[in-house]
Amino acid sequence: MEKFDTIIIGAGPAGLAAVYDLKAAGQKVAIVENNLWGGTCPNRGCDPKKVLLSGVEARDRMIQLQNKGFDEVPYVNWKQLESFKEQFTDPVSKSSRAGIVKAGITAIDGQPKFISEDTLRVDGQDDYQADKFIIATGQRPSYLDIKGQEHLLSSTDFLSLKAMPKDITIIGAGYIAFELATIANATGSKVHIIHHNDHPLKEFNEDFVSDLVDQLKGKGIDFNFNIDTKEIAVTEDGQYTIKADKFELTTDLVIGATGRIPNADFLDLEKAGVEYSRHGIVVNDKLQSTNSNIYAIGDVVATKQPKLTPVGGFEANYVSDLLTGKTQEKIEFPPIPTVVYGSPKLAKVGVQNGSKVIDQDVTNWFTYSHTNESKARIRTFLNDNDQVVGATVFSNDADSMINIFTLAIKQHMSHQDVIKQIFAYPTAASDLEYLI
Ligand SMILES: Cc1cc2nc3c(=O)[nH]c(=O)nc-3n(C[C@H](O)[C@H](O)[C@H](O)COP(=O)(O)OP(=O)(O)OC[C@H]3O[C@@H](n4cnc5c(N)ncnc54)[C@H](O)[C@@H]3O)c2cc1C
Ligand SMILES: NC(=O)c1ccc[n+]([C@@H]2O[C@H](COP(=O)([O-])OP(=O)(O)OC[C@H]3O[C@@H](n4cnc5c(N)ncnc54)[C@H](O)[C@@H]3O)[C@@H](O)[C@H]2O)c1
Repeated sequence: MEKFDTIIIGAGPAGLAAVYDLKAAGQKVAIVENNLWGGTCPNRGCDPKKVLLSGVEARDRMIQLQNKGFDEVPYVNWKQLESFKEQFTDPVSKSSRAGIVKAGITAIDGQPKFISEDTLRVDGQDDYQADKFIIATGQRPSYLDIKGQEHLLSSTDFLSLKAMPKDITIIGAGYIAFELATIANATGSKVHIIHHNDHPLKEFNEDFVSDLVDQLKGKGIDFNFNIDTKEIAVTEDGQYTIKADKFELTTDLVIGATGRIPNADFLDLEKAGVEYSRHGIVVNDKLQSTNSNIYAIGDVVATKQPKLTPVGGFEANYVSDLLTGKTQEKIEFPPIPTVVYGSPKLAKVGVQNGSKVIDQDVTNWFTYSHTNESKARIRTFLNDNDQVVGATVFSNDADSMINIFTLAIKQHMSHQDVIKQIFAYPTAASDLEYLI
């Protein structure tokens, strides 16, 4: 039986970051993948979504400049945009695996299961032993437990639709629902969002979410709040009727976006003494599971940090440092920015309270008015020393702006620190001195 220093399970952004780090540190490592190499983010998550969003953004810029340089504004041609997306997604798995092999890392395809605390059996036949394991198996879509559940498609299905239906419904109102709704709407589809309560995007400030909802309603997206879906039935002409108390909606396609569940099952973790809950693998502040030789990183971990690609990468670097003796400290996360990639975008970082709150409608500032954005808003939170500790940004370029705030928070910057910097003008960053 082949023996390794460390075996990583799951070749997504987190697992790949860890395996490359450990190999570079001189370890004998292997990585096991049971599906597409590269994982969720480049195959069926962040990257394809962002490629599709590029078409939406181009259209929305034209809408903003309609009769100010543009007459007609076309809908996004889904077929063309989708095939542009495939240029990015199609090569990912093969090239990701090839990179692993080229680096001298053992790449194992198949379904691994622990048969003891230090041995994995892949596809019921090949056994691999290691001193340490890192579980990085991510999450998969969860499906509502309702009658007609089998008619629900997932975000993965949406991102690969060959044709966009005329009428599409998304159940849920988290990141995925807002992002997919924005994309479908730009193709000319009628989009409905159905949500079981009236708190969409619940981690964001309510009034900013309300601004985003208003913008999307203005584009024609239909929001249905406080609707607890009970059933999805197929109609005679092949459509779907979504049923709830005193509510029915018939649509061409239904996407479920009601959260994701950790891939902690299927690994026979109990045979390795690793505990997990419905939130994921239970870890301590060194990302060590209930078996001290088995670590977990990325989306599969049951921690309060947002489940995002850069968070998985950060955890991978940390565990690699731990396993190669570069640190013994517990993990400390820097401020983590999160973005809802709509059009406009909604982003936040840091704490959402402070002794001083600066809340500004920046719609008429040159940065936003020169492209005729319909609404832009920035709220910053300062501590007792006037240092920025948090921000929420709502604008077309909120994703770039939130990274600037992330650095400013990390550097404990106050207004006095900002005015000592020179930023290119006119850019969103050059407004910073009026925001902190
Ligand atoms: C539609 C969508 C959009 C997103 N957009 C963003 C975004 O814009 N920005 C952002 O930061 N994050 C985004 N995310 C989240 C991001 O994709 C994840 O946080 C990230 O991929 C997590 O990395 P990971 O390596 O932990 O897990 P994954 O990327 O899920 O990789 C886990 C890997 O493990 C494999 N695996 C699972 N079970 C097993 C098993 N039993 N044995 C072997 N292998 C297994 C899987 O096949 C997969 O390849 C998005 C997610 C989705 C679904
Ligand atoms: N831009 C990004 O960074 C990005 C984009 C997409 C996904 N992600 C990651 O993927 C995760 C999963 O995304 P998601 O949108 O599926 O999950 P989510 O947790 O963000 O949202 C799920 C939504 O479904 C709702 N919901 C739950 N049960 C419901 C029901 N019965 N009926 C209607 N609504 C119901 C929840 O209240 C919530 O609003 C995110 O939390 C994030 O970690 C990140």
